[in-house]
Amino acid sequence: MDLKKENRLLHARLRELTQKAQENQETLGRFHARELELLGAETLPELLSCMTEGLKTSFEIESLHLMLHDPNHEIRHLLYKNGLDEKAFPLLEFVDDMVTVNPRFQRLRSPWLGSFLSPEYDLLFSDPAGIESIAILPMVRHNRLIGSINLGSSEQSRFSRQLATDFLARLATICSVCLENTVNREHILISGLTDPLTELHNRRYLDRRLDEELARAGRYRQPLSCLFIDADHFKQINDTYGHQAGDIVLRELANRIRSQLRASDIATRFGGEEFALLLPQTCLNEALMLAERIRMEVNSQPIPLDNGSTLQLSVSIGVSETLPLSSKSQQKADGQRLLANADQALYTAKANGRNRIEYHQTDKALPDEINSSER
Ligand SMILES: Nc1nc2c(ncn2[C@@H]2O[C@H](COP(=O)(O)OP(=O)(O)OP(=O)(O)O)[C@@H](O)[C@H]2O)c(=O)[nH]1
Repeated sequence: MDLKKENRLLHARLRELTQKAQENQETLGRFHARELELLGAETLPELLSCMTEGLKTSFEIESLHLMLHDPNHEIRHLLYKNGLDEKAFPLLEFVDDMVTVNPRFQRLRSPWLGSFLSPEYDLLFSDPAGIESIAILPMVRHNRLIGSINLGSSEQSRFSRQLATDFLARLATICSVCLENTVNREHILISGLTDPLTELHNRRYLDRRLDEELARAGRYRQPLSCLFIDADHFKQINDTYGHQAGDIVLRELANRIRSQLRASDIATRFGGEEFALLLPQTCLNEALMLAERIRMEVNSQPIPLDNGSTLQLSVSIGVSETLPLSSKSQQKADGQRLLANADQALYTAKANGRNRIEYHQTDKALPDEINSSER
């Protein structure tokens, strides 16, 4: 081969290598940005979306299926608390037992790359059609498999046994640590905003949501209503049946309240035997109807106690409504007034004989159906 031709070939090879190096650099940059996004995710939904759609985009791949080992439905519950369910993440599947999905998971602790074999690997993807090669990235924490990121490509050569896997192992480790941290963080957050006895939200949560809901109601010019619910003669229940029986009654009361609510309603234990509800997009009349349903639900069936006896409980309810202005400076005062008015109405309900509903708004008469049924 003459020198000129050899030179041309060498130049072409050099161009090819430079281009490849440039592509690799770009890929690394893309993944570096994605890793920062994973590490910066502040909520579980944010993280899951980054681990599914985000990674699928970074890999420029046809199939990605994230499997999370969730035998006690812990992660699913955290998602529900965020107002979402698994349907919000089509690329995510919660699995009660990884080994039944594929026996390989029994020992798999580092990435596995190779050809896609059907039906052996079918369950690793929601739609395995057209997949030729796969990479299975096990997610491991404390030597326990907590999930798996399954990548599927239509190219036979995309994932082969010869490829180095350290970069994929690193990515899976980052995902695992981020998932563990986010789950722990959400648990702490929820426990700080949840009442442990009734599992309703607590007063701190109400304060936080009140600001948000007032801002939303102001922006969209929608009414926001509030219910204060208080168990009648609760001290007597404690005195007669004991504090533990009192706790059972409070839990049952919370369940009966919860059973009447819409997903968007916010139920909190305000303190002691008092509960406060925030009802977005709900006018006074609708709030009164809900109050009546709750009053009836509590009073219609006696509550069974541990010792086999039952007791009849009733509640008094105060209702208020606000049509907040969008001005931010007004919002704090609107919120305080909304709560104070419901509290005042509750006081009136107690004074008027208990097991009844009163509302704040002096120029309106109670609708006929409220407090009219048998008590
Ligand atoms: N078992 C139990 N009792 C609680 C809890 N928190 C508050 N209480 C009790 O709830 C009772 C509230 O009593 P009061 O405020 O006098 O009101 P009441 O007896 O319900 O009377 P009215 O509200 O006027 O109908 C008190 O005896 C508190 O000790 C709790 O978490 N568990």
